[in-house]
Amino acid sequence: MSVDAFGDHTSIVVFGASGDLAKKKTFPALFGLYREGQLPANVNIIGYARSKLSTEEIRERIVDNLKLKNDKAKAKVDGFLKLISYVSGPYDQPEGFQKLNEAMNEYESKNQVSKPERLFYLALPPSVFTTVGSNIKTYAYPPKEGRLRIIVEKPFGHDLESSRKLQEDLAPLFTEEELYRIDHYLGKEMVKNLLVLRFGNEFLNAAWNNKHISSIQISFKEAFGTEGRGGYFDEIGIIRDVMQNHILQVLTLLTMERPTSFDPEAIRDEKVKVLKAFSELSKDDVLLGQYTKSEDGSKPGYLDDETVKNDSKCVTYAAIGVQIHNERWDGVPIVLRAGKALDESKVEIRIQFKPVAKGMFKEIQRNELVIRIQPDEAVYMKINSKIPGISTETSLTDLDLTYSKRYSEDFWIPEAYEALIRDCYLGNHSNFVRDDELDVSWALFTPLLNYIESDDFPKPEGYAYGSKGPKGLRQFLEKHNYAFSQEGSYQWPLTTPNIKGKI
Ligand SMILES: NC(=O)C1=CN([C@@H]2O[C@H](COP(=O)(O)OP(=O)(O)OC[C@H]3O[C@@H](n4cnc5c(N)ncnc54)[C@H](OP(=O)(O)O)[C@@H]3O)[C@@H](O)[C@H]2O)C=CC1
Ligand SMILES: O=C1O[C@H](COP(=O)(O)O)[C@@H](O)[C@H](O)[C@H]1O
Repeated sequence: MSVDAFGDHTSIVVFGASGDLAKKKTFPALFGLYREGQLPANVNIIGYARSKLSTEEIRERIVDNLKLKNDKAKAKVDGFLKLISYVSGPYDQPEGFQKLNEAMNEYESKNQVSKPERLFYLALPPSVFTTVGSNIKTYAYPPKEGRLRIIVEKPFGHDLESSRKLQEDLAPLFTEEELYRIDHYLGKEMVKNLLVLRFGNEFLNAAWNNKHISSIQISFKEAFGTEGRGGYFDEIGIIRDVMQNHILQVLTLLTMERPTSFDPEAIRDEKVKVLKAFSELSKDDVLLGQYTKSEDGSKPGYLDDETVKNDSKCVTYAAIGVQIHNERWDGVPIVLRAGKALDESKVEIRIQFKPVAKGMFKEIQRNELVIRIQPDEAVYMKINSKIPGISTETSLTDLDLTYSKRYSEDFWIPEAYEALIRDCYLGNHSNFVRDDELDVSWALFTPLLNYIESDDFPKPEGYAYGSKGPKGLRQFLEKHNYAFSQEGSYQWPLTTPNIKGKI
């Protein structure tokens, strides 16, 4: 794999250090890496924001958000905090960047660093990405013999046009090699496992096509609504929030051809190729919804959020039909679905296989491979097996790899942000979004988004907070070839002799 790790004396600068993402994800991820010995012990971490905070104050904020679950974690806190300092300054003026540069220079000369390596994390609203990028380039870029990497948070644009504009603005500042566009789903353990599951198992590899697979679903469910973030969400909607990025990334990894190696460019080349084979998303192949009060009235509807417009048509639930027109996938219906305020929080992939020939069987159900991304990572395959004992009939059961049952707690499974910051530090681009990938993904979603945001778009169907989603969901899935298992024919987790009323 063509990776090129930063060395022992790297400076990591977190822009937007006073903000929500930095507090909840970036600093805790840096701590997790430090705790596990994955950051060099003497790395230099600097928080940067406009807020006037002392180093002590930023350290206090950080420590309040660290999960100190065990003695190992508690023992590491002080050492971690000592690595952190803070620089306060504006985003659009040189002075703060000059101060920042001096702080890095001082660290580098104290440690006799001959090739300064600097990693910048932009935990900032996109409106200031370019300004900050430009000031980094002018005032805090490492000297000629050094190197820079810069992590940019989503959203990378609002549609195709704005995404291209952002690309155009950043391109003169940083090379594609230097830019790391983060999509944190690519750092999730099970998402990283997809290539191994697919290409490392011949039985799956052989059946991974339209001859054997009858439908694919990727579903993202959250059991909570916008809860005060409505002001932000109202401009975005569920499609931009999680589909154009997280869910599409998962689908791409699931459907791309075999890369020649784990080399980041080999993987990203294949992702782009399959994305180009997607057909235009049709406005007639969608199910869109907006949540209303829960049935018992205890949970608010989307429009009850004071930060959203009274007549907002913002989509909080979407199921979208996707088709891929290549030799492997032509004719396989794919459904991407995502929603807020549903009955549970879960993200999973369901691959349903075609029915086997009946002949010798009176009743036989379909195989289904389920890959649960979260919570509690699992891969299980629904298979038909003889009901144990004197019965000669079949029932649907599972081959089950649930991580919590199979792997001891001693495994450190990094959080997504931990995995991705580590990748960036190591110079591994595989799990970051490339410019052409971004462009194709926006080209795919922009026409549908334009329709949804036009005056012609009817109000999305209501669904109650805490429900499974809009009423038409079952029918929508059936229309896309998904066969629900016969009622009572499948029991989880323990199958009892009365399955299907038989013994
Ligand atoms: N929060 C989350 O869970 C997630 C966030 N993201 C993305 O990460 C980035 C940061 O998100 P988040 O931390 O929530 O954002 P915040 O709104 O908390 O902003 C981060 C910091 O940026 C500064 N800031 C805020 N608004 C502006 C502004 N209009 N102009 C200049 N500076 C501003 C503030 O620092 P100060 O005033 O001190 O300079 C603030 O503390 C965004 O791109 C977001 O989309 C992505 C996934 C999840
Ligand atoms: O990017 C986002 O993702 C989160 C879901 O991330 P997860 O790791 O908790 O599954 C989502 O809640 C948020 O709205 C969105 O902006």
